[in-house]
Amino acid sequence: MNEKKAVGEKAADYVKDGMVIGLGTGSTVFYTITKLGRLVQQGLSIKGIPTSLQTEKLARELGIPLASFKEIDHIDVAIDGADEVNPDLALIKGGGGALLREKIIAKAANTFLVVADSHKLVDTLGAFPLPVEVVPFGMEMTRKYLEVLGGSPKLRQNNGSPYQTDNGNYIFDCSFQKITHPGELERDLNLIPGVVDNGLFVGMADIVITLNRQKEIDINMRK
Ligand SMILES: O=C(CO)[C@H](O)[C@H](O)COP(=O)(O)O
Repeated sequence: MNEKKAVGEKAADYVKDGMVIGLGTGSTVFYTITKLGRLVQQGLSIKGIPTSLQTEKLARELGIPLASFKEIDHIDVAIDGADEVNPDLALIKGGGGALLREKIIAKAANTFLVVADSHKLVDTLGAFPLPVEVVPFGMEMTRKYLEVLGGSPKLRQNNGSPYQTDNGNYIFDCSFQKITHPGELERDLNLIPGVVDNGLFVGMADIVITLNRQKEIDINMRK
């Protein structure tokens, strides 16, 4: 069974005519976006606001009309993937490098819906190295402050050069092992001057669509 396809396509049920939809980034939400493309061809009227240049390209290829923040004042539903999800629906995101735009769009959405295959469910966040987006200037100092907070930062690479985000920044993938207080860490990281944002999304996900042990769709709502 293709878990990513199952949960990704299920998310399209939450999309109704006339909505503004935040379009996430990654291989799970790819299936949501592809299904929305098919529904648009059949007459569904939506506007998408993409979280990355990669998603923008995909949405254009599928004929999904796009909007920017200049034209809209709210997002009805943002749909996105995650790298880890804990029982409180706190997330690690940013494996695909799009965490900043993803967080801006998730925050602006009335409903933030996450699609995650069952391998993403964890008791405690942190086995997946936490992506932290930093400005290139002074990144050597920023790295030291990340270490002070207990992280082991590795500068993400792309063909031998630092990986650049869509915003022209770099990413430190920070191993923290176990993140027991994700809300505190999210805030502390963002107090470091060179940090633009980090991949902890705490108290943001309203709904997580995943699969249970029987491989049936499981809808988890934030309490
Ligand atoms: O945060 C992300 C991109 O920045 C993705 O949503 C996350 O990495 C999950 O990706 P996938 O669905 O491919 O496993």
